[in-house]
Amino acid sequence: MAKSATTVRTGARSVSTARMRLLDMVINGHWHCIGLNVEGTSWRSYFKILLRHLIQLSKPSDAGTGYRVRARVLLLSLGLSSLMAGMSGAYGVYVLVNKVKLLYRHSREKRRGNSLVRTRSQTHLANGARIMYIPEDVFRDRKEVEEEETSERDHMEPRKKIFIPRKDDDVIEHDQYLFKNVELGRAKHSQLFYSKFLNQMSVLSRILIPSLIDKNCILLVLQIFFLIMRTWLSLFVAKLDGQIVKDIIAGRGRRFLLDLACWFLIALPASYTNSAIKLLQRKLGLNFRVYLTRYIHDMYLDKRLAFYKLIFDERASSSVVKNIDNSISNDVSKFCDATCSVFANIAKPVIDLFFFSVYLRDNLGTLGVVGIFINYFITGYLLRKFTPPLGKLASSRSTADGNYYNYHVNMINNNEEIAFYQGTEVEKSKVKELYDILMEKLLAFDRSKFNYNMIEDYILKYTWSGLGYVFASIPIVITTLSTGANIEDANMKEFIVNKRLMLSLADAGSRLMHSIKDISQLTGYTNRIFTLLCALHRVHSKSFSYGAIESGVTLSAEIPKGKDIQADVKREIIQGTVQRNFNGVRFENIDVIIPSERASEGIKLIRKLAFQIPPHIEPNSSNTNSTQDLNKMFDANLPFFEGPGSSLLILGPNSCGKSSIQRIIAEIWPVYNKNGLLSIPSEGNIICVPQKPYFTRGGTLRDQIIYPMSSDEFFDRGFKDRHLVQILSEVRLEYLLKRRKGWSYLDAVAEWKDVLSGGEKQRMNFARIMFHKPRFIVLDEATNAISADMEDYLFNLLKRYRFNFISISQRPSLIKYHDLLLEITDVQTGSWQLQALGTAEAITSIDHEIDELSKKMANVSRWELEREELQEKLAVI
Ligand SMILES: Nc1ncnc2c1ncn2[C@@H]1O[C@H](COP(=O)(O)OP(=O)(O)OP(=O)(O)O)[C@@H](O)[C@H]1O
Repeated sequence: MAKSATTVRTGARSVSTARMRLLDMVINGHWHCIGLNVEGTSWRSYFKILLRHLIQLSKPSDAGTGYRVRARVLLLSLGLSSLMAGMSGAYGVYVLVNKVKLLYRHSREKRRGNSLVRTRSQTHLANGARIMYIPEDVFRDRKEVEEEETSERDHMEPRKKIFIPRKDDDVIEHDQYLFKNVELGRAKHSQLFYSKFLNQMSVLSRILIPSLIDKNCILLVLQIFFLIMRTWLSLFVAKLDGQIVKDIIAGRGRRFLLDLACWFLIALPASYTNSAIKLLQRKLGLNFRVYLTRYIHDMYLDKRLAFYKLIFDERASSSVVKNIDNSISNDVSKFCDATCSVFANIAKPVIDLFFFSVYLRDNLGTLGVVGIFINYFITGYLLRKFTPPLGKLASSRSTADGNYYNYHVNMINNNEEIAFYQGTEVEKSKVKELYDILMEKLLAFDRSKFNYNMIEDYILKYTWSGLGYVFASIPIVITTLSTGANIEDANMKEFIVNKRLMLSLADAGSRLMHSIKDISQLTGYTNRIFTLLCALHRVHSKSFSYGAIESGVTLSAEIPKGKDIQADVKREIIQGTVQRNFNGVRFENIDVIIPSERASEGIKLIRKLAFQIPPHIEPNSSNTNSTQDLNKMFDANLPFFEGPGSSLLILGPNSCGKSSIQRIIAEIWPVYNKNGLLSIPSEGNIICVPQKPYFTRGGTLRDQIIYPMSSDEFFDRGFKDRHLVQILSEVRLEYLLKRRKGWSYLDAVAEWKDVLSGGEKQRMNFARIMFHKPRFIVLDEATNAISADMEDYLFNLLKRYRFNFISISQRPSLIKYHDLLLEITDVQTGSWQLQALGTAEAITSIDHEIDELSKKMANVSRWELEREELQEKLAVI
């Protein structure tokens, strides 16, 4: 018992002794490191006293250099550490609040019993902006997501909210002229120093950094701040380095330990700064990409249909426009990354050069610094001379990459057709050829860099460090020679500091030289993005001329000084008139012309076309509001629309221009001739069904039926799946739902283009019509894959619901479903004939056709005889 009590006492004594020692060490450490006596100071006042003392010490006049450096290092580390701690704390609180909010919402929904909630992908705001919701768990693979897709899981899944600002049409209209000016090189004559790259970059920078208070501008300023900080820290590190070596040489153990502690402390903000620079560069690159891609999407995907019209642009054959998918995805990302890295690669060394040379000037003298810069200029000149045309090479590599990728996409899209034709060999040789070209370009790129890399390495790595030693030793040699004394430890410190700074300076210089190569590469990407944006601006413009070239003046041509090109080029090319919101479809004197560079002088398919449906339009009934009346919608006994409904059949041989009439109605082809007048209904009142059925990729069956409506809108507007089921049974496609899980088949995702048969695809088009119920429909060969009885049923369906429809076909058998017939009679002259069916003329025309067929039938017995003779001859052989 007594023994154990003694042990406890001894233990307590040894703990208190250890505490005393530790306290002593802390107090001594403060005294030796920064000359502060903290004996008897309470914890509460400790930080105040320490801070005041450090600030006092870091002022230039109040302390010795050793104390000053340490005080500054400590202050900086303290500042940055508290900044980091504050930021991490704030982030922690933010995450916690979000988690609590999510849990609260979830439990509230559970209490209400809403276990199945349909999640929306986006919300449209009244001002045109959108909010998108993206699952944050995007990194899980698809299968995993599908497995976990229970309603509860869906509900709990964190979603990121992304705000997409409203498209600003004014900015796009304004930018159009900026792009045009730079493309035509108009600044050439007004600028003293003209650089195509800088001009292109200055226009593009308006998209990347739209204003001074934009977040990208703030990120850029932050990046510059951290870059300066990094350089400043490097200076500290260089000085500490020298100090430590001096301590070692002089054998001062305690000072050495103190300086080493400072070294570890400074490492904290230094590593934070380096990571922050990298993060900011990456973030800035991604933000640039977001801005640029949104800008492109705003023009590429809007009501002016630039994505279609691009095929008519004067630069349609350029690799940038031809592989626009590759340009929008790959080139944009490469351009943004290259821009950010070039900026960092230039800004970093420039800041380093500035700071280090100011410091070195004190140590090496002006002559030394001038020597270093002369060395830089000579190196820069040499490297520039040996730089291969990397911009051009990068651009051609990108083209080859796009071609190879696109060919694969094309093969995937047409795999069934290729399989039927057994076209594997041809496809393989084509893919191989494109792959070889790509490899050749990649090799050419690397080969061209070989010589350059060799010269660069020799100069930057070896010559520069050699010269560094020479310059770093100059002050020591001069001092030793002038004083005759050699103070080893002081010289060593000076040499180490100078050497470190010289090496950092050399590193900065070499990075600056490396960036010559990066700039050259960036020019290639900038040129590609600029070409893409110019093409988009041209096509998106209201006055897009469909690639027309006016009397020998091309856009790329050199413009003579002082000449007003606007006056030269600007003569109205598309002179026809379009009247919208018309209660019908009407062509008046329209020449159907294939858009080309010859504009109205191009190939005329049909001349002075004129027709109208319905044949009689009330003069004051132009304002049509046909959109859906939900009460009538699914009552099979009620027609959708008032009035009888009218129909027109456009008949004619292949390639006479029937589909082109539809293109003019859809306004994707222009009306060139001045007296041509096109009158069409408002947007929601007409649907054009193309010859080739279209199905969205990766969509549900519901998405296919309601196209071009989105499923978000479908549910927002209160439509129900039972409406779709009713529509499917109207077009005799209800059996699809019986294949799997009944109605939930509407949620099934598949490649519908491959899953549905030809006839099913065409019936799906009719389902779309029944869903959208437009007042007017244009059908291009919409029933040529459907059996005769089903065709009869579908046309009668259209008639029962009193749609007005225009059908384009080559089969006279459709005449019976139409009231009017427009026949393209002569392909050569583009002449046509319009007649009301059921009239004497129409009957005569049908009689003519019957006569023709009867004449052919008369020959049948003769052809049969000939066939028998041939078979007999074959049997003998
Ligand atoms: N984008 C285009 N560029 C050049 N020529 C085109 C373009 N689109 C169509 N054409 C040409 O216009 C002509 C008429 O084409 P259109 O598609 O109108 O014919 P169609 O009468 O509908 O023929 P079919 O009955 O075979 O469908 C064709 O000779 C076609 O090659």
